[in-house]
Amino acid sequence: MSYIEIKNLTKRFNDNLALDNVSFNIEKGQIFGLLGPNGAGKSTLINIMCGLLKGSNGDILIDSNSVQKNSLKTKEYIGFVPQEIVLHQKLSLLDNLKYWGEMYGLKGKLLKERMEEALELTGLKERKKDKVKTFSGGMKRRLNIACAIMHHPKILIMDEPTVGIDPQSRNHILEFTKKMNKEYGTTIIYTSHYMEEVEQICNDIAIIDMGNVIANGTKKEIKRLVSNENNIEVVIEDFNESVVLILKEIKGIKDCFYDEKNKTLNVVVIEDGYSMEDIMKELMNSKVKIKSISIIEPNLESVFLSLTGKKLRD
Ligand SMILES: Nc1ncnc2c1ncn2[C@@H]1O[C@H](COP(=O)(O)OP(=O)(O)OP(=O)(O)O)[C@@H](O)[C@H]1O
Repeated sequence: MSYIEIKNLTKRFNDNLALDNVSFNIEKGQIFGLLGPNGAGKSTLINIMCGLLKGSNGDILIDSNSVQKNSLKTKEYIGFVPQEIVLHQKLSLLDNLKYWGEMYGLKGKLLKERMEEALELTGLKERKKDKVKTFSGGMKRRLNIACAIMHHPKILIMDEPTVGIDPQSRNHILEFTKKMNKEYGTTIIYTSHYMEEVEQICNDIAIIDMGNVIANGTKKEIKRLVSNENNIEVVIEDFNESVVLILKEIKGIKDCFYDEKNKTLNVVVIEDGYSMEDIMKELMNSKVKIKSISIIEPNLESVFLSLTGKKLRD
């Protein structure tokens, strides 16, 4: 049994089918990426998971507890970072942490400890006494997240936490997310439009589009839906045509061509079907001088375009 089970979940807003019989699982200790374009149904799914919205049909089980039947129980598991900022603009950073800590029932020494820890996580110690209204959007978002983890939730749900913020705050949030997962074992659900973020921090992924799950699995499995090929780029000196002919004959190599402009040999290989050792051996024999080698996997961006592109055009 998985930690979080989304079972045949459907949500209708009058005629609009926001979620259409959605099912997938999330395992404990994951950083799970929920990807999808605008209006895909991500926030609707998350709002149901948080008990803020009722599903029309189906259910979500959190540690075997039904969100639809017992949302008071399932809410105990969750820390939620919404897209909107939930801070008190006229209060200082520290007073906001205190406010949220007390909301979660923390007091005394534990409250102080958690405030200290959350302050550390924001990376904004030098601004701790300043009013939030004087903060940049990125700083507010960092504090927004720190407030949501004051009670050390077992599950942290982050709804597009990096939209429209500066690269420094964005990196801070990504690092912080990884730290929460690693140090406290927090299961994290992370929604984003930014494929590269999801690629960087998530293990398992679900891609939703128009209320349907169009792909679900590990990054590797999802990439394989589109292609099982990788590209090896070898920057070389002293190119000779015979190296292309020889490499093309090696098992697991689908194609090979030389890019004169970039002095790069492009080798298209079948993932898991080729031997790097064989390629290296032939390159050495051919007496080309290797300057660098990189293995380029298809990225989630291209996978996503391929999957949703077809879907959207149909
Ligand atoms: N309260 C509501 N009333 C009516 N329709 C709604 C409501 N909330 C969401 N919807 C519709 O449900 C669909 C899914 O919306 P949702 O906000 O879940 O998408 P999303 O994937 O979170 O998008 P975004 O990335 O833009 O936040 C959309 O068509 C949206 O217009």
